[in-house]
Order: sequence, then structure tokens, then C-alpha cells
Amino acid sequence: MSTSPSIRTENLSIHFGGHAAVNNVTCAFHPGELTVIVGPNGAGKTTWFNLVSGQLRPTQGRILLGERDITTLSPSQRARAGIGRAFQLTNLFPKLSVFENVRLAVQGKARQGHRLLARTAALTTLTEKAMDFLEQTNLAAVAELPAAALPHGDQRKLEVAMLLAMEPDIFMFDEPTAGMSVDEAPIILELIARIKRDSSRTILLVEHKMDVVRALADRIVVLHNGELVADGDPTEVMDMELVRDIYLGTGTDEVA
Ligand SMILES: Nc1ncnc2c1ncn2[C@@H]1O[C@H](COP(=O)(O)OP(=O)(O)OP(=O)(O)O)[C@@H](O)[C@H]1O
Repeated sequence: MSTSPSIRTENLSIHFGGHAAVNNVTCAFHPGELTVIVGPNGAGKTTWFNLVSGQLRPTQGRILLGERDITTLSPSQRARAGIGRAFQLTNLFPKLSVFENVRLAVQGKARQGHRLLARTAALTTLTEKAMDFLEQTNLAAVAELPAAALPHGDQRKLEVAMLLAMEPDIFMFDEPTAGMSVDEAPIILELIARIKRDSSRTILLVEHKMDVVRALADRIVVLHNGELVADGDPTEVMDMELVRDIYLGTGTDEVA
């Protein structure tokens, strides 16, 4: 890939007691690329995600956003720097309406951009933008309901709407369709596919479902026992003997 990496981890490790949950992981990701991180249960996928988005601090190694070392930044500083992670519902304000949740996310982004719009014009723009994200995620009909009143699948969609509103450079999704019905999952997958069409974004996705991996991955990174054991073209990686060995016995439908 000719562009310089948008985000990379260098020799990244974290130890819990004597156990290396992530062990010396070096990898770089580029704009316009969707990478799926796979690996069996306990491989270190979520821990690596937590290191990148700032919930955990590494025992060793660095994380670079472009050329900026963000290893010691807090999660909110990283979010402002352009790392957006869907957080399995912990980002939602349950008592606020669906619309208000998204408008807050839009507002946060606008404030960051130091917009010089007149106050009323700015408010109209924010409202229109928020409604647009709700329409994209099929949530316009429930815009006035409190977030807490939504079924689980709609709450996951709301989270994606808020993530879209934040317009990050790096999108991080941890099993975005988990707990969703077969009707709901395609909406999220289509949204992710749409983000992918924007060549300035980098998408990192932890996913177990093979159909999702096949549909979206430009590249697969395999973690096993905290180590990066394979990285490359999806078909080639899934064909590697080592990867097949890791997944032996896990069935054909799920990669982890
Ligand atoms: N806070 C913690 N304290 C101690 N051990 C931890 C902690 N967080 C994760 N681990 C351990 O680190 C290893 C990696 O866990 P992690 O949740 O990152 O795996 P994963 O690949 O995301 O698995 P899954 O697919 O089941 O979500 C596991 O052995 C786990 O028990």
C-alpha cells in the first residue's frame, strides 16, 4: 500500500500478572482499508482494541496515530484525535432521546471543528445532520423515544449513528452485529460498507462471523495467544495451515 499508515502499533504488549494478553504486536493500517481482527476466544483481540482506544495502557510498545505518539493519551483525548470506537452501548445517554443522543455527538464534532456559523444556522445544521444520521441508520421513526426504551438491536444502531456523527478517521467496531436479529444485522453491515467506500477512513473490526469477514475484509490479522500470527489477504490468510490449525474444530461458520 502506497499511503502512509493512519494508525499503527509497535511492539505492543500488555501483561496481566505473568500472562501476556497482547504480546509484541506490530502492525500498521492505512486509509481506505478495512481490516478484520480474528482469533479464538482469549486471543487478545479485545485487549488489543482496548490498548488502541486507550482503555488500557501497554506494558511495552507504542501506538502512533499518523506520526503522533498517542500511547499515553486518555480515551477521550484519543477520541478527539480521531479514533472512534463503538462501545457496546456504554456511550449512550439512556434518558435522552435517540435524536438528542445523536445531536450531542454531532455537536461535539462541530465544536471540535471551531465552526464559525451563526448560532441559528449552526443549530439548524446540527439538527439536519443528526436527522440525516438517524435516517441512515433507520432510526428516524424512533427519534423521540428515550434511548433506554429501544430494543437492543436499535441501541446498537444508535451507537453506530453516534459514531458516524463523530466522523472519526479510525473506526473501531467490536462485533458490531452481536445480539442483532438477522433483519437488523445487514443495516449495520451496509453502513460499515458505506464508511469503507470513503477512502480517507481506516476501519478495524473484531468479528467472529465468517460471512461478515468475507463480505467486508480487505485484510485479515490473526491473533493467537496474544501474538500476531498472520496478516494479509483474506483468502490467503484463511488458507494458511497455521490458521487452519488454530481454527480446527471451530466449525466452518465462525472464525473464532
Ligand atoms: N483485565 C484483565 N485482567 C486479567 N486478564 C485479562 C484481563 N483482560 C483480558 N485478560 C486475559 O487476556 C486474554 C485475552 O483476552 P481478550 O478478551 O482480549 O480476548 P479476545 O480475543 O477478545 O477473546 P473473545 O473472542 O472471547 O472476546 C485472556 O486470557 C483474558 O482472560
